[in-house]
Amino acid sequence: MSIKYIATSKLPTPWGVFEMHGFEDTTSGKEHVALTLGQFDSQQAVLGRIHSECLTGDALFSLRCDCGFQLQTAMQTIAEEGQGFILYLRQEGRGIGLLNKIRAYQLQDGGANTVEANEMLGFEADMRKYDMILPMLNKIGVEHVRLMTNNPRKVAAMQNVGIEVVERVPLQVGKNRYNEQYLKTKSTQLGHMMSEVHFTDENTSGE
Ligand SMILES: Nc1nc2c(ncn2[C@@H]2O[C@H](COP(=O)(O)OP(=O)(O)OP(=O)(O)O)[C@@H](O)[C@H]2O)c(=O)[nH]1
Ligand SMILES: [Zn+2]
Repeated sequence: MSIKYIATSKLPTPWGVFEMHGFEDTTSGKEHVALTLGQFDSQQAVLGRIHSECLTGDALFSLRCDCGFQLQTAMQTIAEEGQGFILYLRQEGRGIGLLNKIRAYQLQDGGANTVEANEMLGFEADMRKYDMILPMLNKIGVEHVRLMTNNPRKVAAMQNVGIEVVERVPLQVGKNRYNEQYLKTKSTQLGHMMSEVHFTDENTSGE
């Protein structure tokens, strides 16, 4: 894996004008993005998120997962703080790709849960790798992080590459009747730290 920085532009959003930094993994050809808002002091812990691509949730309004809600909330929270970053990683479907995720959804429509469906297709439950995060964080000048996630693997991935996670900030949003089972499986089988009590019901139109 080799990460090459390509270019930076502005990204105006409903929550604020972010800077968008493009990176290329020259080995896999994957194109990753870092969004930043504000100026970072490398000694300070910066609020941020590592977000794995979910075309269905992030762009197509799917209620099968919580991804789109988490992305929006993370961007909004960063805008409210006036400072922060998002690494948007092209690891669709926990690393199995879009078409395999649709195959997995087909199996889930037949009763499998999200982990079983991956395994029925011959994949591990979570195939993601996080070795691209260090060169991306180096480029945007982040060394200490307050990480918005419920996923302990992301906290470990940051610490493994020498980035200090000063605080884990829970990000429990977007629960609805279509993703309730998925969220339960993430919590019981993938180790996500989620409490029922703090789960805000972002989308009642799915109810
Ligand atoms: N294989 C598979 N991937 C899924 C399914 N539902 C969502 N995904 C993918 O799961 C990933 C979710 O990534 P993130 O939004 O970074 O969330 P996370 O790793 O669960 O951890 P958080 O930071 O707590 O949100 C994305 O790549 C989605 O495309 C599913 O049923 N099967
Ligand atoms: Zn999703």
